[in-house]
Amino acid sequence: QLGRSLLDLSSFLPALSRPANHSRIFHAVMFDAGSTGTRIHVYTFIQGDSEPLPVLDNEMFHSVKPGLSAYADAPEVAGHTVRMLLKVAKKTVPRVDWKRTPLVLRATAGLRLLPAERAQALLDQIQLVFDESPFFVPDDGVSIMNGTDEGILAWVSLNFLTGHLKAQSKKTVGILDLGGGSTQITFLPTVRKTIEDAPAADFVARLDFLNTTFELYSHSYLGSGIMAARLSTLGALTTDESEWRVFRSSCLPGKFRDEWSFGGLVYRVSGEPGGPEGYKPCYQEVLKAVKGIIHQPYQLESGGVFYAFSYYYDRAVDAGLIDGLTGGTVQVRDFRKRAKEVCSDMTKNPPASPFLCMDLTYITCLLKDGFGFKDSAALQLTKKVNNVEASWALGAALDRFHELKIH
Ligand SMILES: O=c1ccn([C@@H]2O[C@H](COP(=O)(O)OP(=O)(O)O)[C@@H](O)[C@H]2O)c(=O)[nH]1
Repeated sequence: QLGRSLLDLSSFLPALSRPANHSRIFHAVMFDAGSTGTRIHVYTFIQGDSEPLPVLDNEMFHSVKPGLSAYADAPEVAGHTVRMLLKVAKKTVPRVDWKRTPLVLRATAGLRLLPAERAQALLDQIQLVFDESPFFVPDDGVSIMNGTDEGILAWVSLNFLTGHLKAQSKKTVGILDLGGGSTQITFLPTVRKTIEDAPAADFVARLDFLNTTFELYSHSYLGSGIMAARLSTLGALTTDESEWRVFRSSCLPGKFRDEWSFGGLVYRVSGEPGGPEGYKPCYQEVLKAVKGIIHQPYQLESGGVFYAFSYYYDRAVDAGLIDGLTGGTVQVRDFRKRAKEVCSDMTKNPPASPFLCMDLTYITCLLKDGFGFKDSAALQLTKKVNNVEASWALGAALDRFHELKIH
């Protein structure tokens, strides 16, 4: 399987992009249409003759907010967003290579949460923009990715970037991805019971890659991303009263009152004036978004560490737990301690974002009561590895050339 796809690839690449040593340079353009933003990744790979995996030479990355679902009523604006981002690809990929450089867009939770016909209208618009571009658009170029693939491909990305996919490497790392609409956990269990105890559907996936089959514990929770969790905490997830109601929470500063939008809808939100405020009542509120929803793996062990990125990273930066450029290791108890501090005197000491108490409390609750991490569990908070974004997008680009089989 692997041998064949490499063969296909070499006949597909032009003589022009073959330097004297016969290593081949190729590119892949991957769009991540997330619930809170759209991002373009332009990867440049170098494929050696004797190595099964290419070397990632460079990534160009650009992102815009909000996500495409904010334009559900105006799909042409979504198309325009993608057209603007495509300029990055044109600048990065040499003109002679445009025709053979694949252009792919995968949408995640934002579009999964929209009614099917509204999501399709957005995808149709993007397909038009892709079709008029000078790049190579594969048949399945524009689609909504399923949650399992999202988790597995992020696992492939992080293990590729940290050098754990090499044949001699016995260890792998687990991943924790917290998006706006969904959250993913994926790791290679070392104890058989973790696989046996997992719920029957959608928690175990097999990945065939480089002559190995990895049996992974992996799940994507739709509606448990940080923004969707704000909605559940506020009681605004399943209501049709969102137009006029004010949604209150003890996780927000008592006197705070504002409008907040997610997925194209606007919500009026406020604290509990004169009511309870702070970590304890807030924890009880966010628990509603976790209890009975998140499955605890039998053993949270991947033989290595867990890499946590996306909103885990952003909120750890906002909370001052890590440096915004370098990231670092944080224990679950650090999130809890900071959540308590931020929530304790929001009125006297307003946090930079009114939602910081809610978000940090949710992250603490998700890690502890949700996945069952111990207080002392250490997470490797990461935005980039060797200057490359920690995201499923790289795994999805590798998938195009190596036909990883996920089943
Ligand atoms: O290449 C990327 C892709 C995403 N993100 C972060 O991941 C989160 C976005 O999640 P998204 O909106 O994609 O949510 P989803 O739709 O997956 O639930 C935000 O913190 C982004 O800053 C990032 O840092 N780099």
